[in-house]
Amino acid sequence: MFDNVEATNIHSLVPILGVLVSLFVVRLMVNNREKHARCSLPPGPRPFPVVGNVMSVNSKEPWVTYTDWGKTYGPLVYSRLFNKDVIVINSERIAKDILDRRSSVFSDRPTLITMDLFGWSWNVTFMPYGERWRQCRRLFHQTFRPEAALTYRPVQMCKVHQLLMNLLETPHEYGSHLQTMSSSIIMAIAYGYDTAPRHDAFVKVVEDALNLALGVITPERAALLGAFPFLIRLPYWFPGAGFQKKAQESRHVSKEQVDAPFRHVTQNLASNSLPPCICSDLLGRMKDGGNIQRHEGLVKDVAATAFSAASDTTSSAMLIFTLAMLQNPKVQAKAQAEIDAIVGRDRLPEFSDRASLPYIDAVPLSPSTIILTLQTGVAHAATADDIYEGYYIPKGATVMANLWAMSHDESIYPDPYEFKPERFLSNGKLIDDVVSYAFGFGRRVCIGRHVADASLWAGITSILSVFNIKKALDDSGKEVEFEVQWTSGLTTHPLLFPCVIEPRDLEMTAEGLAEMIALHG
Ligand code: HEM
Repeated sequence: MFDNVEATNIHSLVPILGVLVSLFVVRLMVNNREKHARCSLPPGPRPFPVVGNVMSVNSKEPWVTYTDWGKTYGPLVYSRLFNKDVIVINSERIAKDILDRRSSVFSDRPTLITMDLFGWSWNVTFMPYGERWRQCRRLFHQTFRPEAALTYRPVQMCKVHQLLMNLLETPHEYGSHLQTMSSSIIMAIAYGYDTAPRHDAFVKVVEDALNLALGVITPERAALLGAFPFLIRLPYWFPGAGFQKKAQESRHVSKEQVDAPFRHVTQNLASNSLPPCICSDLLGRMKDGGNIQRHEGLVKDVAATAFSAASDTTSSAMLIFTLAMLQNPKVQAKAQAEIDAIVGRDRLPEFSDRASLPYIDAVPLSPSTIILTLQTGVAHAATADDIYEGYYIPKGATVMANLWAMSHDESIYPDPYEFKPERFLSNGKLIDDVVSYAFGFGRRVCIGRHVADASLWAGITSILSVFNIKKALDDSGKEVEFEVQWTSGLTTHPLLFPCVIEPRDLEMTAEGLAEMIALHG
């Protein structure tokens, strides 16, 4: 009976509640409209009908266009790519204000039609800000937080030592060796899988997947298909629809990228032969009574995301480092002198040397590009309308932090194009500015930054302790000059360039290096 009374009362309240809610919503809308009528969008280039500003964006190096816009319109720029509002942030201060301090509004990712099309929806990096992302991020945190990252150091050093051996034996294959180093570190950490020293089959699957997708999963590249989605229904033979074939191939390889290493995990778990790794750790944390399939699905996505996020960024940064050393022999010599003074020439560097090697720590920060392999970061998106310093940022807008502009800001880094590690040192110590923005902002900040930082440190210090990186010479003994070509897409790195990587001790043999490595135990 009481149930009936309550039900009756509640029903009689429905119309009143309905009116109140409607009034509230209308008031909110009026408020918003009034607020926005007083605020304008940030300044920016005048958009053309339909296409917006897409024609003025340098599709290979969008960050250059965004930096130029910053010089004309200021650090916060509004633009439109077809039907998509795009806000570009060219200043670190504003990026921190918006993406760090207002992270409850700016933690989403833009929906990129190429993500589904190329079979990448499993990737946590590009997931919408929702429940599945939160669950994955929690799993990431358990395995990539600073204390957990310390436990991977032996694996990292071991793979770096393999890199030294590879460089000694076939230095001209340096690009492939740097890729192997970065892939094998994350393969071991994520899947407990020990890659072959060269040309590993699993690594190839994942690299193929990355090569097919990285160029197209950016807001600029996805804009056209997003505005005219019927294009994705065109058959691949239709003029201009050649991307369909690439997309089909990518969907296939991307599935294999997620499934193949995980098969290795389940098979080896079953035979108790899997070394400790993220997958074994996270699968072991499965709570009694939980949904096993669901939990496995999350772990699989997390591990595959870790690989895709770690492999290309780390190897790109190592390639940029190699180029920077070739172009800046004085910096190279100074860094080597620091290593010689602290580590000496009879052993290889260890993580415990790090605190005594501040110049080395400043090297990856110096050209402000070594760790900036993602020049425009990974785009965020706004989940609500917002106003920043009087400017209106519409709900759904893509928000891009132009890391390249931040790192070349002359008011912070005078002569930004000069390679000067010293600018990050004061009285022989590293200053506070460690270019943390290279790893992004807010709730979406790079979860692997502690692991990335350690891999780069170990790779850079070890290479410098054993090798000289020099310009190649032609037959007449003259240095080979070359123009650096860069890849474009989500991550960037130089295409392979002529260079000589030779041991500092010209007498060094593989046996000698193996002995030094063995000293590490
Ligand atoms: C040189 C190396 C690296 C650089 C420069 C880098 C940089 C970045 C940047 C700029 C972002 C976007 C942050 C944002 O949205 O504001 C990001 C996201 C991410 N990074 Fe890294 N990263 C590196 C290495 C790694 C490694 C080794 C891992 C290993 C797990 C990793 C995992 C991730 C993940 C999972 C995300 C997505 C986070 C999310 O959306 O919640 N990264 N990284």
